[in-house]
Amino acid sequence: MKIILAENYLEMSRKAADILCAQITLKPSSVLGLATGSTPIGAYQELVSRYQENKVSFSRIRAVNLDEYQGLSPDDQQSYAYFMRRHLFDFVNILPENCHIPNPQAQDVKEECLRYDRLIDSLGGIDLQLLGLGRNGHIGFNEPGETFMKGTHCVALSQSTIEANRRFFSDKEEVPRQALTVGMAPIMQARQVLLLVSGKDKAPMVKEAFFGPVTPWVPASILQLHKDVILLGDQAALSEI
Ligand SMILES: N[C@@H]1[C@@H](O)[C@H](O)[C@@H](COP(=O)(O)O)O[C@@H]1O
Repeated sequence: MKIILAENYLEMSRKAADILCAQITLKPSSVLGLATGSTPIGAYQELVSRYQENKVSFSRIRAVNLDEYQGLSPDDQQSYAYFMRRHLFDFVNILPENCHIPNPQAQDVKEECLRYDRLIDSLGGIDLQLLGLGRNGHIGFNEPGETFMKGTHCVALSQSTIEANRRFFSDKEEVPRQALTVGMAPIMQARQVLLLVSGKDKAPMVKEAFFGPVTPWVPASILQLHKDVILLGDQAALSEI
């Protein structure tokens, strides 16, 4: 694992954009695994600026998002589909048909999960997977549990995740209780993983996930077994390691 220390959120976001842009330059048709949450927003802003300055093009990029809340339509302002449009896709030249996200409105959820796994396979897997870190150690929406889940699945969100994500909703009751998420297989098979962490409240989990035992009770700990992981964080988030 490579650890990159950034002074603050802005520097972390710039360094993340550097890594993403280097990947796109190396392979303009890269498959990027993309994440939501507040942590990557700065990196997406940087990517938009660099696109506007003609420093990077997304014309051949394929984007595969990690997860989506169950039951929300893509036009719902709380959906991750909407988040990706608002923070990145609407402002760069990525083709809409190259932006993928699990469909939480599919009639047959099992079939949708299989479709998403087949889709990632058909794209040749993920070149660079961007990740955030949940306060309980989740990645995507792979919540703590007895086993690591391999494929895309429907997950019941834990109480701590519902609490953590309620800040994005006007009422706690509005936070969806379920989500569709990719499993660990495409993340572990990604050629490179870039995990971003910012803020003091992530510091204990960074320590547990990367320096504690590998256990499904701390889903991100599986990344200790990945051959090419970059942990990029600001000083506060990396303060306990
Ligand atoms: N499903 C997302 C995760 O992909 C994200 O990493 C996590 C952390 O979010 P934040 O970056 O806002 O702390 O939140 C959500 O639950």
